[in-house]
Amino acid sequence: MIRFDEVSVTRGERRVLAEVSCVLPERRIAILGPNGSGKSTFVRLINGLVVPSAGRLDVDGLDPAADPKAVRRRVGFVFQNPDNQIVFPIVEEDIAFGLRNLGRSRMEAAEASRAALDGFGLGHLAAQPVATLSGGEKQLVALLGVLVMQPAILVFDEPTTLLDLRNRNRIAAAIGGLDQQAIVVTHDLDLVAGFDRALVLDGGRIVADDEPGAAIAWYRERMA
Ligand SMILES: Nc1ncnc2c1ncn2[C@@H]1O[C@H](COP(=O)(O)OP(=O)(O)OP(=O)(O)O)[C@@H](O)[C@H]1O
Repeated sequence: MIRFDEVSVTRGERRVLAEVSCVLPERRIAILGPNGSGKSTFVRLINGLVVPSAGRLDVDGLDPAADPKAVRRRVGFVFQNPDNQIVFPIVEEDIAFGLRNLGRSRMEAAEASRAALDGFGLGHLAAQPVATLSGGEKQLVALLGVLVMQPAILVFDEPTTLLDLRNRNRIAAAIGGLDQQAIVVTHDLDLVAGFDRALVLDGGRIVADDEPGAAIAWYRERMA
């Protein structure tokens, strides 16, 4: 379970997040809000990429600020920009990399990597150099690299921004079918319609917290 306890993040004079408190037990949670409202900062706190200036977080009993390594084994983070995530030059090697790090044999990691690609109908990309992928293909490869590791919690920062409709629908189905908890930052309001809960951030504060239908209606009206 994820708990924020009066968490603030300050950058220079600016309060990027202001005394945010919440408990997040639901399986599918959307983080919505206008550009610059603090959504990425909020989710980066969950795996220790951002450290609170004040307040405290608890992620399954761990403090991400104190123990980021342990937290990152539990929390898989899919970045907005896949270039931040892909490290190996060939697609299947990149997807296998995380599993090798977890101690899987080369063969196991290669098999799981192939299976993940095949599962998304992307087997034909296995041997392709990452540098030659389209933006959307890269986003999918980055996503698969995290999914194969089966972390306990998954955080997605705008997972569908580069994707065409077919791949966006694949990602939506993949998120919907996950056994794990998923926290999803997005501007794609349709993506989160079936979620359990949606938080709306504005100016570094949670300004709405409801089931997605109500939160989205509130957000649409507020942003009109
Ligand atoms: N290191 C920093 N120094 C100064 N300002 C920062 C820093 N990091 C973030 N900010 C500011 O904090 C605010 C929140 O940023 P954040 O990336 O969390 O927003 P966001 O809601 O994810 O936005 P978007 O929808 O545009 O991705 C932004 O106005 C950003 O400029």
